[in-house]
Amino acid sequence: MGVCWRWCYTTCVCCLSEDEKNAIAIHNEIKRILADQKKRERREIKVLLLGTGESGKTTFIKQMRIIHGKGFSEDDRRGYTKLVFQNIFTAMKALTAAMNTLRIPYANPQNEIYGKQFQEVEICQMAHLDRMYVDAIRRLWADEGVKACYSRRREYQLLDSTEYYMANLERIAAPDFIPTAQDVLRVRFPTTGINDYSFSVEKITLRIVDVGGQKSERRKWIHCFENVTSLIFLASLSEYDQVLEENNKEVSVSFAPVLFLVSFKILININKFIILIFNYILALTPPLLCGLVPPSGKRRDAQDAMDFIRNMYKQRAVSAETKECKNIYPHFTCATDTNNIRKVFNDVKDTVLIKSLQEYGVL
Ligand SMILES: Nc1nc2c(ncn2[C@@H]2O[C@H](COP(=O)(O)OP(=O)(O)OP(=O)(O)O)[C@@H](O)[C@H]2O)c(=O)[nH]1
Ligand SMILES: [Mg+2]
Repeated sequence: MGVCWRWCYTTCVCCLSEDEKNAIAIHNEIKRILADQKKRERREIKVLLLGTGESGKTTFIKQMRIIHGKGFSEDDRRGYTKLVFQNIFTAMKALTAAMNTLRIPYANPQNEIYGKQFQEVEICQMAHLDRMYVDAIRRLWADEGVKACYSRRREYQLLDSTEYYMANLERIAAPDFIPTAQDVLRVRFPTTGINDYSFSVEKITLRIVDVGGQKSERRKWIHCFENVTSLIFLASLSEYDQVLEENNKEVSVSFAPVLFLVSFKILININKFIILIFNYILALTPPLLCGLVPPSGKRRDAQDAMDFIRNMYKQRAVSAETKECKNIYPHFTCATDTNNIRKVFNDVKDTVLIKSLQEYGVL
């Protein structure tokens, strides 16, 4: 009887009222949407991006948007204009403040007045780059004292893109300035909260979740692990001897990757595929090599340093019970270089992402 009623209810619509017919139509439509969603979810990989502040997580997402997504339209790029200006003011403020704290005299004493000008600037109120400031920046950047201060930038906090902005100052100061894709990649704006970006690669939807890496933001990481198939952990190679600022307090770290190792150790206990990205590969310069590579009698080069760093992290990834190495896949990148990220991401996709889909029974 029940079966007969059910058959009649879903197929023999002629004897139903208008309301009942509508209810059935809605019911069927919801069923179809849910089935579609389920199909899509089965082909979706959720990748969580982790790493300390300024390690390059948001830059990586921007690259995914350029390489696999809709990119940045002229309107999108125009939206970054104010941030580019504010980054330049932030850099000049930090640089001129460091002139005072490090007690470096200006080669041209007149430039001290320009330095003071930047000290008084309220960054968040700067929406334009007036000619007056452009002249001041040009004079300051040419000052030998400021150059000496810039070369000591590891002793204070300075935006990584400072030199890039200075090299492009005339273009940026032009009245018809519209940021290029590279300008967008160079912008520094710390992430707060949890953001995600989805895109399709070979019929698979990748949802990459970007979180803030500053200390106050790191406590939010725990809320993001649900349904995560892979982790991308970014570590910055440029911070090996950087003085870090956390919660407005300076923390002197003689070798910052140690800091990453601590959080890394917590992460590897979570049984996921971990893609380990060592960013700022161009920071692999002689001082880093001297600090990192133990004396071995042979010439230290970037390859030595990469092997050393890779092993250091891998050693921490060995399971205490099985002595086996967890699923760690290391890569070296320059996140602002689109071609480099395209290549690295292809490797990541071909190995880890496909593997995790197989493991989860999706492929
Ligand atoms: N030169 C250089 N700059 C980089 C590289 N990767 C990132 N940057 C720059 O470093 C700055 C910080 O990068 P973000 O991507 O915002 O860092 P994040 O990890 O998202 O930082 P939080 O949001 O605070 O956690 C930006 O100005 C980037 O342009 C790199 O490999 N080389
Ligand atoms: Mg970010």
